Amino acid sequence: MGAALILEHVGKRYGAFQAVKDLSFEVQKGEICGFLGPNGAGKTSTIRMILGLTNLDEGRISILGARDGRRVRDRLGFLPEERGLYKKMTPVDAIAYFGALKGLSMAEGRKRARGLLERQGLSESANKPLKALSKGMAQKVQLAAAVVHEPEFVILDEPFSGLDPVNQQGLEALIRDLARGGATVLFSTHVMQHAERLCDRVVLLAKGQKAFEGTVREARASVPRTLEMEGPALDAAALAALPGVIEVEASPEPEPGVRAFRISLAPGAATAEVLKAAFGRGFEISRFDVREASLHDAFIRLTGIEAETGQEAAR
Ligand SMILES: Nc1ncnc2c1ncn2[C@@H]1O[C@H](COP(=O)(O)OP(=O)(O)OP(=O)(O)O)[C@@H](O)[C@H]1O
Repeated sequence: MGAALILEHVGKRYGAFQAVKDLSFEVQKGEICGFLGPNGAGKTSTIRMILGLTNLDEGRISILGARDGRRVRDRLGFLPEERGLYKKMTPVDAIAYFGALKGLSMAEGRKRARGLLERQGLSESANKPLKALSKGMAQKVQLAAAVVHEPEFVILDEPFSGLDPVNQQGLEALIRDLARGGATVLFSTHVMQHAERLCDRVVLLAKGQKAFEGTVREARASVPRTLEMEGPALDAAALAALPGVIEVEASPEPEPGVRAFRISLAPGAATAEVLKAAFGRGFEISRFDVREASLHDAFIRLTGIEAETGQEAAR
């Protein structure tokens, strides 16, 4: 397929402050890539460099074969973190207007706008002034405006912020639609659940530097899986001696006389083998539960920073 975006050793400084440092990663054509990182990690700065809205101080960028987004602007769609559309316009006209800036006729833009609004459940609001729409609705309109010209590459800066869970799901569906239609998508977020559900690959940024690049599965595999085990006479030392166990931590007793432990397994250790060894050694186990690591766990391990899980994303 080939790379739609390549960053090589990119750096950005604001005065003496290095906001992005030696950042290299690639996004392949047709993939959905999550650009993850806590607040202040440097995501927006990087996106602005990709688009050509700000200069880079070091390194090189290639987007759709060009040095920055300004040179291929008609093939790009962009949803900025700061939103805002002209409040007196209707969604249909606002979307068509953005289409016209990218070379569509207003008639074609309006036709596409109606289709996009219908898919987002906004048909009834299509001809009301934007000021009558809720924040979530307006955000969907702005996204439609960013993609009305059917761009090859869509860059979305924190597209889920400010949306309630239902609208977040609608937006996830729209992003999947874009990718199914052949577009490459890069979106930034500090909420792991969206990335976990949507992304082929993720790039994780912390303090301006890349902490991880790979598939969601690879990110999860970088965190030890845990096994929770309960039994009346379980003993931490005996559990720690099982093959594949790297750490044992006592949990609060779930009920009087029952001991509970959280057991971290070495990467690649087979849960079934650990359990077989435990039963083989005669351990009395009343309950066990395998917990696969989530992207959120991987994020914390790789950055040392607590991420949002998604529950609190609807603020
Ligand atoms: N124009 C600027 N002048 C000075 N410092 C800046 C400027 N823009 C960003 N920064 C700083 O650079 C760092 C990275 O900011 P950036 O907005 O790129 O991060 P981010 O990952 O997008 O965070 P957020 O999710 O909070 O938007 C932050 O410490 C920020 O304060």
